[in-house]
Amino acid sequence: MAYQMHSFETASLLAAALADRVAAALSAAIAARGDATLAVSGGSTPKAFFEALSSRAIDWPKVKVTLVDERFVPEDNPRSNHLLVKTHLLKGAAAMAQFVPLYRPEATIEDAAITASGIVPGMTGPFDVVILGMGTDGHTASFFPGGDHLTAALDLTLPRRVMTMEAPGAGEARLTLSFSALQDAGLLVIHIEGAEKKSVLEKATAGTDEAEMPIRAVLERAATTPEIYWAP
Ligand SMILES: O=C(O)[C@H](O)[C@@H](O)[C@H](O)[C@H](O)COP(=O)(O)O
Repeated sequence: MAYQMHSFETASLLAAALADRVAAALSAAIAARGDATLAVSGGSTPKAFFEALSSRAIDWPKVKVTLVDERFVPEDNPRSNHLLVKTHLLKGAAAMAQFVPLYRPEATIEDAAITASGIVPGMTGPFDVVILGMGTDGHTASFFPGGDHLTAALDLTLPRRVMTMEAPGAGEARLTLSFSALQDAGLLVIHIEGAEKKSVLEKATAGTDEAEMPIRAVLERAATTPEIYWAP
């Protein structure tokens, strides 16, 4: 398992350092290409990081932001990751970023996945920055143990795409970017906090079964060496 570990004394120190790191990566992409792409995860962990990043001096109108995954609910639903990002990241200067949601009110979630695959950034080439979280079951993105499309999601012979996922631990049906769309990001971060998740990470690094702990695919097979940002 190859990864780079960054440990911080507090969550707020981590948030500031990760915001600086991501801001530098996005600004470098803008300087090189004229634009930048960022995919972020939802859940509860990233809030302080989002708040810190929202205040960084980046040429935000040139940044395309999307989600690593989304619960299949409208953006006014409290479970929506779009709502989370709109509340904590897309404000202040960052409100000028170009946000592309995964959820759309199509007839079926499969239709929504097809539509999203045609318009979200990162479908024709690597993201500049991907921020992943991890659940205590070892899932990341919506790559959940027992997921109905988990094998395909982790299959690097399949194209970059948005796909559907249903799993016992996922709650709502999910839309998720495929591993092929995430694993070659310029900067690939796993952001986790707390003692429990550190021990989950240690369990993940002690084994190889990706179906049991899908985070192992990122730790073992990503083209980009993942950088783990952890605070107690
Ligand atoms: O939609 C989601 O829930 C996320 O994208 C998911 O993959 C998240 O990163 C982990 O579940 C960790 O969530 P917490 O930060 O809430 O522990």
